[in-house]
Amino acid sequence: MRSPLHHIETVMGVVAAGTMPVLDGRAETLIHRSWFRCFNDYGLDPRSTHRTQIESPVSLRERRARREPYLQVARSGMEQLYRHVAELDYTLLLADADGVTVDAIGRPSSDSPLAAGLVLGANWSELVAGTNGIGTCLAERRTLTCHREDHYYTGNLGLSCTATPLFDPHGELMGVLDVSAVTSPEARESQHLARHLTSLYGRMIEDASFMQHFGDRHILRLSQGSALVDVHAELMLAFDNDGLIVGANTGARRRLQLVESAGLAAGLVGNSLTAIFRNRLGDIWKFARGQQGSDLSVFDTWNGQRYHAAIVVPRTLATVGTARTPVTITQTIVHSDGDTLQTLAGDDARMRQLLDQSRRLASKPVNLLIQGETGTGKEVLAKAIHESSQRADKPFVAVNCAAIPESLIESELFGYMPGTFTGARSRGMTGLIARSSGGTLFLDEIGDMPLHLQTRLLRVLSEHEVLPLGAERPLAIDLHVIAASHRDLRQLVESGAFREDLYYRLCGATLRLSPLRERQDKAYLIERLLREEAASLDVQLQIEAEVLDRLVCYDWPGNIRQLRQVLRFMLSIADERGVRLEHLPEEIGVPVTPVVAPIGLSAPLSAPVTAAMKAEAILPQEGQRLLDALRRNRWNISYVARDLDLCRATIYRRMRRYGIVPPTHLH
Ligand SMILES: Nc1ncnc2c1ncn2[C@@H]1O[C@H](COP(=O)(O)OP(=O)(O)OP(=O)(O)O)[C@@H](O)[C@H]1O
Repeated sequence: MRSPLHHIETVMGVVAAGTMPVLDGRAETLIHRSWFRCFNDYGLDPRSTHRTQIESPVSLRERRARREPYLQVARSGMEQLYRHVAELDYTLLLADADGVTVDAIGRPSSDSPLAAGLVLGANWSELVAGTNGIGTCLAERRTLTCHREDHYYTGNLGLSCTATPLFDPHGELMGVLDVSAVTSPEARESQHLARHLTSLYGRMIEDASFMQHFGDRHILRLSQGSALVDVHAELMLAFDNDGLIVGANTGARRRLQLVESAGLAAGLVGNSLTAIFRNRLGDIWKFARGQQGSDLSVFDTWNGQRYHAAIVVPRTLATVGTARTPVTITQTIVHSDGDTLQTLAGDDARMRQLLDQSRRLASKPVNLLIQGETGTGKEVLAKAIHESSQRADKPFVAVNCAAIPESLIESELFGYMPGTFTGARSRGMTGLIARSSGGTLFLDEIGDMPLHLQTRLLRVLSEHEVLPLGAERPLAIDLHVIAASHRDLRQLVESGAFREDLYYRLCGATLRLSPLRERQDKAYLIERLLREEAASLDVQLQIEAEVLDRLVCYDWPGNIRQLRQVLRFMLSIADERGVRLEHLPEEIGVPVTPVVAPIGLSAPLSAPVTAAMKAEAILPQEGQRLLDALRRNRWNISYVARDLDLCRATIYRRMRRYGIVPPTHLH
């Protein structure tokens, strides 16, 4: 293999002869590849002097503000790493995805001119600085050492830089952790330890940021060595109440590949844990609730690789009880303090009447239909009714009919016998209808159920038995249905999109939830949600009276879901002086004044948020557009991404931002 030095000589020779031909041939190492890029694509002349480009303080401040939570996590990791390398005269740099350094620790003791670039705000992208640790690591997306003569510009030849890429909790490249020295031994091997430590701390920073980001989710931690799984999990998967994967750390993305099968989303996110592991979801939940001993092994579906597992429960749950306390998932969503139904409304005559009616109907053998705009709390009400009923100790099974792909809805609802399908689903499955037996089946967005399944559902409702796919004999079931839709089911019946006989079966009584703008108890709801959100974010903040007035006067097109998001947002960005008008998102009526923090390594790391971020963070029309697209595409994230011309990670990020949750199937 040719050495990079050889490559430099080749290029320099050609350049010295006064020609600039296109370098050809296959790049043999990543350093060669970088040289090709710098020479051919960017037209950089390695003989010219590289002058360090430093960002202006304003632009650097904005860069840092955009990455504030991540900077805090990275800073702790860097401080720990620095303790290992301080005596070796290394400087630690943290660069963002553009290659600009946004944090730095240590300064070379020598006053070599090389030290000029190892500072805050320096631009180390390949385009600006040629082949170097940070820029080349960003381009290659892997850990590397750019040792002395590997550097493109002669002015940087003495540097030795080891860099590792940092991916955000959605798998997008967010920056680079770099360890640089201005003096180092000739031999590249001298950087082995630096490389190992940089990579180790890079993963620790990513994982800490992952845990922080998905703190309100269950996180499955996996390791091939059981003793280490609690302290060092190589793989982490965040999952929601339906067992759907919502996040995967770098280790999991690298190690877990998916079995190709119809109905599985590409990549880990969006798939069920049961698509990845042979274990039953119920066993994983039992383990999470401490009902299944202290050890769990999971086995991947393709070659049976065994992993030791630990589960971290969501922060909100952890405050209710420990992982070993049996807490049902339902309890995480409906905040019950006695009578759950009672807490859903304050002093609003229509809502109080609706809740009284709900309480009276709760244990009666009538199916209920809940109508209301999106985000008005249809699912919350359905759960509260279930909890107030005599069926409370039996399962509450929620199915979002708009969310399950049409090809899967039949098998999900009715179940199937072993051998009906090949592959991961060969073991058979009890359908959601049968699982709800004795409890409540909540059919959300019932208006989106395909007609042929409406017919099957009607049969189940009239005969009280269900026939799984491939089964010869039906199973008897004790079925109670609460259905919901934001669309007017009567109109769907009139247009022929919904079966009239099913409509009458379902609506033993119709409960109509008021939109938030029409409710007289907004102040009560705001106060209740504020308390819940403050507890879940672990903050105690005062809120200005004028802010409350604005919240009460706003008309909330996204209803209670939007209210919750706005409150969470304001509590997240407010400082210790409390929530003030400037923390309100733009559409609630106040022009946003950018809140910026002073820059510098010792600058306070709390809450600097730019106007652009605020405007982007809360935008109900955008949220509504997204929700419409999700429904239109039956919650297939890949289709939605194509529909809206966005990447899948952005869809997931926006779903989280607007509190849009994928379908609930079963807990
Ligand atoms: N009465 C309430 N008290 C507190 N939070 C509520 C209440 N009603 C709804 N929420 C919150 O609003 C959000 C949306 O609730 P939910 O999913 O029940 O609405 P939905 O009407 O079923 O929405 P969609 O039509 O989009 O499915 C959730 O975050 C929920 O916690």
